[in-house]
Amino acid sequence: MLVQIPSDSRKTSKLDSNEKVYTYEERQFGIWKLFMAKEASISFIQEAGETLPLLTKLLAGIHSAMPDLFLMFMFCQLWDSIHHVVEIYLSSLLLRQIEAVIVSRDARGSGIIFALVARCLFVAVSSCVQWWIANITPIQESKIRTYLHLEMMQKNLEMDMPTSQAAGQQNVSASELWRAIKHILMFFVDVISVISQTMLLFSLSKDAGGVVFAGLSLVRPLLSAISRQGFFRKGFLIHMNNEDFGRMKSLEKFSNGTFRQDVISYGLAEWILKQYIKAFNSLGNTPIADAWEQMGSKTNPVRQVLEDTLGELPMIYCSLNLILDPTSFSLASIAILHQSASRLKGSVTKLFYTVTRLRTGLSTVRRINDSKIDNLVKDGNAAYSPSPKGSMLGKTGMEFDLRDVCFSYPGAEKVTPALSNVSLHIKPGSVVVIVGENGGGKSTLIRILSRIYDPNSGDVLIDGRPSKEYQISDLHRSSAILSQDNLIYPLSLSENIGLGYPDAHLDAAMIEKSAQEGGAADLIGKLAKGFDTYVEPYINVYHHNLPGGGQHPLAKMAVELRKTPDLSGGEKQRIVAARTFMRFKSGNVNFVAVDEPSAALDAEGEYQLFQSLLSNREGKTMVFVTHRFGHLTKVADQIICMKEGAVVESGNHPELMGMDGEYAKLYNIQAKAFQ
Ligand SMILES: Nc1ncnc2c1ncn2[C@@H]1O[C@H](COP(=O)(O)OP(=O)(O)OP(=O)(O)O)[C@@H](O)[C@H]1O
Repeated sequence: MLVQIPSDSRKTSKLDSNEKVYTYEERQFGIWKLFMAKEASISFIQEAGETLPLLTKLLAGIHSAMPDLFLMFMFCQLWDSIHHVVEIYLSSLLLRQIEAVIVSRDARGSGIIFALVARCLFVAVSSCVQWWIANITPIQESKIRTYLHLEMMQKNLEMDMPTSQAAGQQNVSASELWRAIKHILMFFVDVISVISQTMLLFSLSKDAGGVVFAGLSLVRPLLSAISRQGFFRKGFLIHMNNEDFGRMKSLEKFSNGTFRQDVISYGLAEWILKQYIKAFNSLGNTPIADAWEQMGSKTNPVRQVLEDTLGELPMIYCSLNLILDPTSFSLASIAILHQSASRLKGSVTKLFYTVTRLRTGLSTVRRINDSKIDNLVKDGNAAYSPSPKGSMLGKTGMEFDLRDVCFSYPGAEKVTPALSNVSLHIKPGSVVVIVGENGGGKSTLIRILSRIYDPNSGDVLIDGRPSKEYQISDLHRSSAILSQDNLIYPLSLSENIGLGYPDAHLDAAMIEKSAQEGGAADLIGKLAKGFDTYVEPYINVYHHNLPGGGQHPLAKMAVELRKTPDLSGGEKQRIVAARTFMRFKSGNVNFVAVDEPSAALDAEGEYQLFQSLLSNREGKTMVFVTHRFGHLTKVADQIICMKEGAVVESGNHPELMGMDGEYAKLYNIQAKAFQ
């Protein structure tokens, strides 16, 4: 079936004017639907040309970082490509000497010893080199992979929020890149291997009965490889479109721990199994094997028979020649040619298989974001200091002026903006509470104030100056954000708290004090390793086939090794809060954004957290986002009520209650709950 689709209709109008029409073909393989582009996306030559500079730069980088290792790595690749040829050559040498002895029935003066020694020596050397390669390869691989990880991490860590969310900005991962490099090199290894084996086959067949034999040996592998290649040159999309299989996969999820409580309390087990069997029966005989596997197995039977028959051509040629002229081939030549031809056949097939991998590798390398990351939030030149002299004395907190600010998230699906025409003034040193319905834009406003994002239009002024003019690092150093989005880092608790103020992350006394202020001291005290506890450590433990079920000491050890401290949501939130108090200790913070950090906290924990934050308010502007605003509204200098991305009301508590609008409605709903 051939379908015509217009190119992306969301492209700019300029592109719309000369809109290109793409065509694609649909095919079904079992549960997989394949859409194959009719037009080739990019030619191999063009792709290789575009990739070469990037690949050269990448390999040059690896070479300059670890020259010895790189040379060894390249030697290993070269060895891999030629050692088979030498092996075949020495085997043929020995075979000829053996045949000469058999024919003449005289071993004197023959080169059989020389050929035998040469072959044995090579086997011994080859074995040593293979042993060395097997030992050196894990070291080479891990060093090169780590180098690539470091390179990619550096790029990814530089990226700001909107840039990382924008389509096409994500860099290739180090693992993808390593796989791509291996596939590209593997292709060259295979090319060298095929060229050297072909040359050997032609040279051997010259003495033994003509190059026709060598040529015929290549017919089958070339034909079968070429006939399977076309598919991968085109762009394609594959997706699973079988509803029954999809339902089976969804039902399978109930058997892991995630839904255990619901499965037990709602008694779902029987229903899940019945539904699974129903979906399985409905799936019938539809194959579920891997899409690639199914595509590979669906070759044309006529073509298959033709290819297999062509594979016999060299032997047909040999036999006919022998019938016509019994001296045209000796037994040894037939054995030598047969051995080298079948080796070559394998190598050619492998080479064409690696072409597919090569193309995947090339397109991965082409995706490398080689240029310096061009962040969407642009850095300014002006230094920002909490107070004119950089000291906290006389510090008053950040002042904000927002004028007609509009903002939509990069790549957001919603057509309505997250913020529309927001204008407001936040006085330095004030306590501001932002309230409003879900999705009203409260968190987004916090992100704009703290310059995680820049607005699409409108102005944000900080201390009377456009925020874009300041150096971003200065602004971020002067801000502390405590939100539900803050995560526990996969590091020790001490580092989790200490990194609020990286310069002092080893200051145990400061970390302990921050833990107390954040309400985390008690829970840390109860952990066996205290501040050295890793909450979300990287654990990788395997065990296999141990006798005695779970009673084997190694099985018990595996259980111990997999143990992680189980902290509740509220306990994690306290650690994150402690990190914020640590940040205060840098003395640089004059803007604090608190975005619903209390949802996971109990009532007392929430009250204490707000009290601790407010007791640190001196010299800081504090903006709170909360749905439970009972205690805060009393101390708030300003309350901002948001709805659908706009500020609908602003003022203090009595003023807003007097308006009897959105804020009064929200407040009364909460008050009623306590009546
Ligand atoms: N990272 C994001 N990417 C795309 N859209 C987002 C993102 N974060 C929020 N939005 C959208 O922006 C709008 C405002 O969301 P925001 O989180 O600011 O609301 P909120 O008032 O804080 O909501 P809540 O009270 O539920 O936390 C919503 O429509 C939301 O779907």
